[in-house]
Order: sequence, then structure tokens, then C-alpha cells
Amino acid sequence: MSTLAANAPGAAGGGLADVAASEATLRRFLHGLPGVDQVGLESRAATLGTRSIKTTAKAFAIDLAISMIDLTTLEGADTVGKVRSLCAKGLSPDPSDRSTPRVAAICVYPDMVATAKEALRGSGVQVASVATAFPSGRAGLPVKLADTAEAVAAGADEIDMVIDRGAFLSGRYLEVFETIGAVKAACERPDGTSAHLKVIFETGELQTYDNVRRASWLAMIAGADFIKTSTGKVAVNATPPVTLLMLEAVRDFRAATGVQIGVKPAGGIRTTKDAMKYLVMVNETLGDDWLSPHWFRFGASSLLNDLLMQRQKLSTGRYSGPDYVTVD
Ligand SMILES: O=C[C@H](O)COP(=O)(O)O
Repeated sequence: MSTLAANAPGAAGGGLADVAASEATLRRFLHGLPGVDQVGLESRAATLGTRSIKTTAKAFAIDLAISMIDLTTLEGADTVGKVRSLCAKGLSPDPSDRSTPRVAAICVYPDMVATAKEALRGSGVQVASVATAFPSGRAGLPVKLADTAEAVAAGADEIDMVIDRGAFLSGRYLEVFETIGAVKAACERPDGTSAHLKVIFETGELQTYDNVRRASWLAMIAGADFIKTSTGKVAVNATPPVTLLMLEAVRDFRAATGVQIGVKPAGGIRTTKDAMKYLVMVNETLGDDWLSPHWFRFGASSLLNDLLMQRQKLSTGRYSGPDYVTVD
């Protein structure tokens, strides 16, 4: 067991409830996590990024990456028509090749959930909705809960909530913990099922790797089903080192508690080459257990197009013309 796992809640007599018993116990636990070795982390991420993938494995990896995409539109100018056409693309990414997998989910604002749900009905493609005053997370709890409830009532399968970085960076960990717990409760449906909860850290605003590690453990203890890097709305979004750190956190959390949590890097992932680097990191850090859309997602608006172009290049030996993929 790693040092992290040994320190973790659930290990050696610790308990989840004990860790969050008070601001002081939560702070003691989060600040007791081992400091991140920045040089080591960045060097591991860089090394994994240089691994090459052979052609047959690449074809498999491209299809896997497509199936892991949360195809996203989160613009103020989103319209019903745009969301419907994004759903059509997610359902049939390459109409000329029916062997192309579907994406995992379509990710939209709460007011677009009903439109996406209708367009995807019966397909198995999930509807994910950002919530809790995305992307800033700056609103009172009642507003965040109402935002979540609206999305769940409209049929969202997954909720992507943002943490309040101001509260986190000020050390108000218990407030962040309790907000995640309350949003998790708001994900419950009247029939007893629950929308899956992804917790977005906005790692580009968390300032240090130690904070990313703390946020990861905080969210996992609070009940996140997934931990997600970024909103895609700030200057620095998903990066390989931050994602590797989060992959290591879910690995250690499972070792300590037996609970498996998913990971979603999001924002700025646009090329097949980038996606392959992330899949190598998942494979080398976590292995097969996480190599599925159930446990790993890419939050991305334009990655799909590049994957489709590379997929066609692999099967035909040439790139398609400019009309082959739609430009979002
Ligand atoms: O969660 C997904 C992001 O908002 C999409 O970011 P992107 O447009 O950089 O791919």
C-alpha cells in the first residue's frame, strides 16, 4: 500500500465520517497527505507522453477514445438546433462508416438537457449537464441545488458540478465538502436512482499540485463519482501532469477504500496525439479497470473531429477532404 493509501480514510482504523467530522479533522487529513514531487510528476507525465502506439493498437485506441468523449457545447450562444446537431453527431460520428462508435455523452447547460435527452432517447448516449453556477461556482447553495435539480428533473444522466475555488483556496474545506454532499443528494431522482456526479476542480486555478491532490481526496470522500480537471473556460485546462496526479489519487483511493472513482480531463484536448497520451497514462497508471467510458472520459468540443480524420487515415491510408468532418 502506498503512503497515501496508508494515510487514507478507511485505512488503519480511519473512517470517512471521522475525516469530515469538523473543519479541523478535514484540514488535518488533507494537509497530512504527502506533498507532490513536482519534478517527479512532470517527468513521469512527460515520459508516458513519449510512448508510441503501433497501428493496430492505434485503431483500437482511437475507437476507445471516441467512445470516451463527453462531446461538449457550453456557449452562451447555444441553440436548440445546435444541440440537436451535436447529438446527431455524437450518435453517428461518421455516417459513412457505421462501425464508428458513439460518444459517451453530450454535455450541455441545464436548459438544454431536455433537448439533448429527446434527441438521444433510447441510444445509450448519456446526457451530462454542467451545474452549480458553472463555470465560476460563485453562487449560494440554494442556487446551486436548484441548478442541479433543474438538470436532473429534465433528465440529465450526469451532473458536472464545479467547486467554489475561492472557498477551497481560503481553506474552507468543510464548506466545499458539504456542498458536494448536498449536490450529490440533489442528484437523486424520485425513483431512488441517481445521476452520476462529476466534480470539477478547475485545476488551472488551484495554484499547486498539492492543492490538486487535496481537492481530489476531498471530492472523493464527499461522494464524487468522477473527478474532472477543468471547465474549459480558463487559460489553463487539462494537462498531463495534473491528470496523472488525479489518476494516482483514484488509484490510491480505491486501494484504501475499495471504491472506484472515474477521471475526466477536460478542456484543450483537441488532437488524437493528445488523446493517445492520456490513454497511455490511464493504462500505465490504472490498467484495464479504468479503460472504459464508465471510468474515464474526455471533456472536449473538437477532439472528435481529429479522431475521425485519423480513423479514416488509418483505414484508407489517406486523409479525407475538408468536407469529411463537420467543423463545430
Ligand atoms: O468539458 C469540456 C470543455 O468545456 C471543452 O473544452 P474544449 O472546447 O477546449 O474542448
